[in-house]
Amino acid sequence: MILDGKGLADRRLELLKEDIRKRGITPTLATVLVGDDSASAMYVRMKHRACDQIGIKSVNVKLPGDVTTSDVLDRLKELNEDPDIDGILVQLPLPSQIDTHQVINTVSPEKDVDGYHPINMGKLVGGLPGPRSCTPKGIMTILKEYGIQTSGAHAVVIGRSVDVGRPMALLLMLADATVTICHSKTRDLASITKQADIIVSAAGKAGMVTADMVKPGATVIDVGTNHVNGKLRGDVDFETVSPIAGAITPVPGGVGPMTIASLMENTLEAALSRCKPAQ
Ligand SMILES: Nc1nc2c(c(=O)[nH]1)N[C@@H](CN(C=O)c1ccc(C(=O)N[C@@H](CCC(=O)O)C(=O)O)cc1)CN2
Repeated sequence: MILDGKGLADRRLELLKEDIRKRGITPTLATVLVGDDSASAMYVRMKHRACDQIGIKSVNVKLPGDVTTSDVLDRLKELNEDPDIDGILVQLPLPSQIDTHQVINTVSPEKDVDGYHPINMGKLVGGLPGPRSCTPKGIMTILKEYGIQTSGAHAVVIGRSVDVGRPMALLLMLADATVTICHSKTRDLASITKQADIIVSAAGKAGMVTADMVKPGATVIDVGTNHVNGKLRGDVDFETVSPIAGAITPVPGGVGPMTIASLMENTLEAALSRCKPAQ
């Protein structure tokens, strides 16, 4: 079974559009793009397009590639204080001279639609409500919508990044999966992935998950967006893995569109919680 993330994302965007229309509100998202990395610029454009499609207002703050950390922090403080902004997203990765931790820590937790702020990560660890990182959230939606059982399943996450691998493992654990996290120092990766009912690959290496690493019938989720010779390739060797997997996400058209749909959901949620009167 092909897990059609694009189709699911389109349906969820339509539902969000209707929800926003009925509520009569206009949530506002600010994106911050530093430098001129072409992939980052494309992702930001895709986010603005999704906003336009469903009735979210978006503003793009574009900063030159040679700005300092303190320039970025100053701009973020202005956005934090701007009452018209509901959500703030800083497109990653940032140029190497910028302290990404300081940047993430400076976005107001209430406006953090990426769920990266330590307070929001802490809520995830504690199983408390809060914004969840968009890619892991989108993957959980795919699993739920396609009826893929997580409870009691052995899920193997390849990759331990703060934005994908770690929150992914926590979300799967909160959904009652038994989770193993593998990474670049893991020995005999294939012997571990072969035991998995669900594999989530966020390793960033084109074609590294091959058929011999997958148990027949397993669900394979490919987070990879590797650009190889001008072509987009996932972490999973789709040709050989898809005949043995029970379910698999394609690249493109799998996890990527669900990342953007989840961002739209988080932006609406941020706007709604800012509308609530203080308790
Ligand atoms: N602040 C953030 N930065 C980054 C995030 C994030 O969630 N927050 N995630 C990634 C990139 N990303 C969103 O920013 C992203 C990647 C891919 C897609 C997507 O829909 N891809 C398409 C293919 C597009 C193409 O032709 O290349 C697909 O997979 O079908 C959306 C969002 C890193 N940075």
